Amino acid sequence: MKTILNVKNLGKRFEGTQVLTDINFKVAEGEFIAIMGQSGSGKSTLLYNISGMDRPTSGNVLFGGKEISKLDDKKMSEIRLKEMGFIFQHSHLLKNLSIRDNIVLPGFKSGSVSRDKINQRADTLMIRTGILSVADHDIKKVSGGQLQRAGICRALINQPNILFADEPTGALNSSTTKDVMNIINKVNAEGTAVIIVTHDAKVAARADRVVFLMDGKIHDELRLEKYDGDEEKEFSREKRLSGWLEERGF
Ligand SMILES: Nc1ncnc2c1ncn2[C@@H]1O[C@H](COP(=O)(O)OP(=O)(O)OP(=O)(O)O)[C@@H](O)[C@H]1O
Repeated sequence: MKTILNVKNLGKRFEGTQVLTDINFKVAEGEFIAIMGQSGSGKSTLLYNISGMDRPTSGNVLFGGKEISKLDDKKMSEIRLKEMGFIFQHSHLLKNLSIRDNIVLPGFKSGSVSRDKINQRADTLMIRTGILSVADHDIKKVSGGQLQRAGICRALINQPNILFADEPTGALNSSTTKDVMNIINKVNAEGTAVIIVTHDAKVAARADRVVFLMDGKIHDELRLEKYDGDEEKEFSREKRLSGWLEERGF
């Protein structure tokens, strides 16, 4: 499998504090990785530094074989807009815009395809995530789960090869978490690589690989089979992951 992201000897220092040290890992095309670890271990910092939202103080990040950690802000924003998708704990949709307008906006900004095509994509994404009925609603008038689904549609509007997610289910109840994870697993099954930061073992158990951070270093990782939606297997992979996490004091 081709490598989409190659992180080499990455380090991050904030003023006097070394937060990440000597991080090395590769992500294959279409792979799904979960990053776990204690609070403060550096998970979000790692996500930001491998996705061009922040810059590492040492090391390299190759995206599709291209070094991105030293690009200027303009070039990096363009790559983020056109080739990467982002989801956060809160969807950060723009106020005073409808759900649909929020979703199409990065598509229009990118300018890679026609507005008609972007509108069609938005419809398809909203149908798939079950939010077409609220497409024209103001973002203040929909539920948290609907907002998060809209955030996912927005992240996918430019058909990225990779989706970065920082605690995407952190503000959702367990049934909405399951719905959102089903959507993310489907997107992944269609070939989009996913890197997710989460505290939730049930969420991480949906990944192919769980990377455990400790004190800003990769401690080790657990490989799981590709998730296939089988409920019995899901239960056993959750148990396996929980035992593994417990051994690491999580
Ligand atoms: N902008 C910043 N300036 C200074 N220190 C920072 C900054 N961002 C993060 N840190 C520090 O880096 C360390 C790792 O933070 P980070 O948010 O990456 O951890 P985390 O594992 O994602 O934690 P949590 O699970 O609580 O979200 C923490 O000690 C934090 O205080």
